Amino acid sequence: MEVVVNAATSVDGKLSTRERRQVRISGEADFDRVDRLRAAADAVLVGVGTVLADDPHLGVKAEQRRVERLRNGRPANPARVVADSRARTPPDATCLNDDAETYLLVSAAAPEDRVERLREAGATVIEAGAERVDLAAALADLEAEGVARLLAEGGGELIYSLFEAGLVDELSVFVGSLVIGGRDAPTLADGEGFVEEFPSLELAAVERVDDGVVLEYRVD
Ligand SMILES: NC(=O)c1ccc[n+]([C@@H]2O[C@H](COP(=O)([O-])OP(=O)(O)OC[C@H]3O[C@@H](n4cnc5c(N)ncnc54)[C@H](OP(=O)(O)O)[C@@H]3O)[C@@H](O)[C@H]2O)c1
Ligand SMILES: Nc1nc(=O)c(N)c(NC[C@H](O)[C@H](O)[C@H](O)COP(=O)(O)O)[nH]1
Repeated sequence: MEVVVNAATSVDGKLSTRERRQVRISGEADFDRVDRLRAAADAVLVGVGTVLADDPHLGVKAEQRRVERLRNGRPANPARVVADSRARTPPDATCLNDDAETYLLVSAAAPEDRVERLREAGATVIEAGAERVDLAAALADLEAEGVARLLAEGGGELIYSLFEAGLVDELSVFVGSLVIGGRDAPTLADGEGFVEEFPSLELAAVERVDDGVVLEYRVD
């Protein structure tokens, strides 16, 4: 499986405010670039923190791209995937609507009644890990379901864990021309943080987009 991470940060590396309120960092051209990334993916992954904060749809916005996917025998929208150890996703979350398939990655600690409610809401549940979702095992199950290209759109806790597990192949970051600040604001990669061995990246491209810049990396 090819795992591509994409996110937008402020110049000071923040994904959103300290209140975790969604900030429109990307401009029109960058959101269009994200839409292309989604159209090229089999599935789009976020953490439950992003679902609770943003209630995202995670579908392909451009109709032409959905038509193109259908013409190629693929579903109009990539599947949505939520990493949600304890099944905290609200049953009426937008990412559970009928526009695309939705996988819920849970751990063995998820309360059965919540899992059942989300199954009834249409989610396909994958259990991996005891307390927290074991991403490597869950992604292997997703690959067995036919997901060959996965786009991960955050947030910071999830992105850190994907790097920590050595699962990331590509990273693209839109750096917008604003400062969000805040020691408690989420950043591109939160979690425990690396102390000695840092994931090494190869800078593949730099492009000015909207009023910011897109940095593209291959992960060694
Ligand atoms: N600017 C951007 O591009 C962008 C993109 C995405 C999000 N955001 C912003 O980022 C914020 C959300 O980020 P976040 O870091 O709080 O949340 P997140 O990364 O979306 O979700 C984190 C949660 O995912 C669950 N999870 C399950 N398995 C995990 C694993 N193996 N590793 C890590 N997490 C796992 C954990 O909850 P459980 O333990 O309960 O499962 C964890 O608390 C929001 O404010 C949103 O607006 C911005
Ligand atoms: N590329 C990007 N630029 C931003 O300025 C921003 N705030 C996000 N945030 C990512 C987060 O995952 C959002 O929740 C989804 O971008 C919402 O996705 P929908 O439009 O509902 O499909 N992503």
